[in-house]
Amino acid sequence: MKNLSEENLSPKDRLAVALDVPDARAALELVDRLEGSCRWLKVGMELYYAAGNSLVETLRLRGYSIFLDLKLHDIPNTVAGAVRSATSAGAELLTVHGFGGGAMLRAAAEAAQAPGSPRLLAVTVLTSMDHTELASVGVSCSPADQALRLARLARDSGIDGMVCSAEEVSSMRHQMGPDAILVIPGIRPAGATVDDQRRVATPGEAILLGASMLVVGRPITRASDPAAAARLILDEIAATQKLPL
Ligand SMILES: O=C(O)c1cc(=O)[nH]c(=O)n1[C@@H]1O[C@H](COP(=O)(O)O)[C@@H](O)[C@H]1O
Repeated sequence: MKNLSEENLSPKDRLAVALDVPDARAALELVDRLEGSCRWLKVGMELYYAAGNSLVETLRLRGYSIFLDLKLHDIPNTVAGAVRSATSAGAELLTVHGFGGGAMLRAAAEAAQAPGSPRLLAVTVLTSMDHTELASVGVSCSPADQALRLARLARDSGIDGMVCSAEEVSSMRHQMGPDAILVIPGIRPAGATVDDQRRVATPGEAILLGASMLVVGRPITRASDPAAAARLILDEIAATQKLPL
């Protein structure tokens, strides 16, 4: 896998399309409609619980890189086992929850030392959470401060990268350094309607602020022409990083 922190990544290396659909058939139909416009596919809980490792393998055999977004969050022993099970799927990236704490993150990182393991990303504060929502679960600092705290914990526990929002990616980049893999969901093209995401940015803003990779779901998957929507985002990434597609 290429180093996602390298500055010479192509736009396709920096976009993961979230296949948030209910089953393998819907996923494969969507992949066909993407017409090869993207290289990274994110398989999250909705699809993985329905279709499992066999779909991940099918997508891999079609040449895609798989980002398995299972947001593991459990006791250390269980999470280490889940990392080992997920490894057999052949994904290149796998998410764990930063909120799981240092012991859990270290257990995940240790389990991911095995050959063929995915690189691990710690989800910090979900992009659907704003200050009020965070306070409702007992965290009184800002989403950005909490995201940075969890990112430091994850880095010190041996985790390869972080998922955060564009709102804190600039300070995250500053603190984590040029080699950290910083993955940003909550991406909305300018003028998009408001939905369940709270901490959002356009593709260009997120890249400019220091994102390694963007995760985009509905703006692509629910577009009337998903391939065209993906290409528009790739163009915006390319224009921002001034590299040819
Ligand atoms: O881990 C993630 O990928 C993730 C973390 C986060 O904080 N926010 C977030 O939206 N995501 C995922 O990113 C995708 C965003 O999808 P859209 O909101 O449809 O673009 C979904 O698959 C979410 O599960």
